[in-house]
Amino acid sequence: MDIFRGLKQFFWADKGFLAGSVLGLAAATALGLIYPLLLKVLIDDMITPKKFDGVLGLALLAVGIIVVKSACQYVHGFSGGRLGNRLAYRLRNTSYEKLQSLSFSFYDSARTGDLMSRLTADIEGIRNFIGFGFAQLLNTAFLVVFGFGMMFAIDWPLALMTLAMIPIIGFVAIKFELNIHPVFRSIRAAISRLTTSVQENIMGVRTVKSFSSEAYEYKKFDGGNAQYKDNNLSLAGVWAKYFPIIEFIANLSIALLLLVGGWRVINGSMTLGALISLNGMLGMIVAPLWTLGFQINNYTQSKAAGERLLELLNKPIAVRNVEHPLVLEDSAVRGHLQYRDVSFRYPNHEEQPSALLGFDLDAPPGSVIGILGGTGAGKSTIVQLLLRAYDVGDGSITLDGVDIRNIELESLRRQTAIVYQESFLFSTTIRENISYGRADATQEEIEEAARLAQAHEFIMELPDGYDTIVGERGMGLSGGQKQRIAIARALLLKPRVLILDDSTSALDMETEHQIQLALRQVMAGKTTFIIAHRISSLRSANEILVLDRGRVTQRGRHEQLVRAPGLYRETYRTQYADRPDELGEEATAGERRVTG
Ligand SMILES: Nc1ncnc2c1ncn2[C@@H]1O[C@H](COP(=O)(O)OP(=O)(O)OP(=O)(O)O)[C@@H](O)[C@H]1O
Repeated sequence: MDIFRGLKQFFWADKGFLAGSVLGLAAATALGLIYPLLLKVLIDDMITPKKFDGVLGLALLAVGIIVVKSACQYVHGFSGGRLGNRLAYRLRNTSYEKLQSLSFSFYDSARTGDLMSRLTADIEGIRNFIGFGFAQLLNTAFLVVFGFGMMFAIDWPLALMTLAMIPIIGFVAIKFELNIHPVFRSIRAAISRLTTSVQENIMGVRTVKSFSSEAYEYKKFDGGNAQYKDNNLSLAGVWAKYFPIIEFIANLSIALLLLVGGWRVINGSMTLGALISLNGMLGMIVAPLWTLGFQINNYTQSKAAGERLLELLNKPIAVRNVEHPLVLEDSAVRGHLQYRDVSFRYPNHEEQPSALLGFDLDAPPGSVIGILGGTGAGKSTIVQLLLRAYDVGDGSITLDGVDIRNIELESLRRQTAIVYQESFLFSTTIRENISYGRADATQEEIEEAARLAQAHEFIMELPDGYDTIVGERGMGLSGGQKQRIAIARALLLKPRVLILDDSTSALDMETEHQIQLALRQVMAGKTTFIIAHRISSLRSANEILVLDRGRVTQRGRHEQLVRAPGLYRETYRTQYADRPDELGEEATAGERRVTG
């Protein structure tokens, strides 16, 4: 019940509809219980004594009851639908909002499929139970209590005898549920495996085809498909076994009623009307008992779904604003960044060595900082900390002298634009992809950004120009083209700090050079971080940092680093091996100076 108490804030505003759903169904059921009583009156007070004058009145009363009962059923359906859907609407919005506010560390370990199913299937389960299932469960209890109350009032010995069968039906119904529940669970797991396999196959179609793995993929799918079929066969088996049993017990109670009741009517200790009305009432009570297992299942499923949803909604947000954060004035930000003795270890990966250790950096406004290092050296970590994707472990990072932990997150991130190695394009027009984050941008501004990113020309060659829709993952565009759109998107923000995280590696040297020239123009007076593996991307930086396993091993300008032994010079030599003139001129001159 704690779970439903936790969810109360989402449905309590509609408590009127909750009452309507519960009371509407209860009233409809109570009215339904009157029918057998009417039959009793008809048989005992009219047919048997042959007094026909009351029959029309009785029929009209039955019509009246039908009208009121239908109205009650409408109230139940209408209220349950409203209650469930409004609750689901609120839950979906709140969960989505929560997903937007959760930090990067949450997404490091989150699984897409799991989150999707929380926002869809779990909410659906809660909607069904709170909207209808809850009223139905209460209604079953209500029916058993009131139905048997009325049966006792008509003929208590017979009522007592049939009542004895109810626990048996309930027991079998619950046993049925216990058997069918794991089968349902394995069916859901099999569906999720099947959809994952289809999803991965479509996402990775290029890899599948280039490795000629169609047959392997087919076999994998066929395995999952066969399992799904087998699970469904088991389900059919459980249904086939239990339904006749429940039907048998239910009919046995009716047969018992007919046998004993028939005997008592014949010997005159009970009226025919009483027997017929008892039979009608028993039928009405037994029907929902068959579904008791389902109703309990519905309850446990929605409880589990509520638990999963509340777990998500109550997840702590790792990076958040301090109580009175500093909101940056766009025009006042200069872009002076300083890292002081920063160390960092990824949360939930305490067993791993630090991703960054004792890192210092002073990046004055307008400077270009280049970062080079092997894979996993900690390059991306430096810029992730700047965006407050994670908060630093030790040390501090300041922007214009203010610790970034004291700056409002949104306004900090507004000053910063980042282009990742893998650019993500939304499935919409190129225009909207570029203006993402600046919905108010004019066409001129969008084109200007695209020109700077060397993207305007190729966009104009596309059939619909800026209105071209790019597919789910920017299909139809080359890696370099996607990257240039992502760079245009970042430039349109006119950030104080620009971060290119290995983002020019998909571009050819010439385009990269053109972009670098353009960047120098737009980023004049602003701070730029360039993470790259190509010396050509780094050589004009004001300071280049060489990183190895979280530590800075070298730092300086290109001319200095190329002369000192180390990773930078090795990289330089490898990349300029086919230009011995340049290599000889810079590196050996440096070596002479260093050694001599
Ligand atoms: N989200 C994460 N959770 C846990 N560990 C991480 C995470 N991101 C990076 N790491 C670890 O931190 C270390 C530094 O990673 P980082 O991404 O900063 O390296 P990098 O120099 O940018 O590498 P690459 O050039 O391959 O992108 C690596 O050991 C990496 O495994």
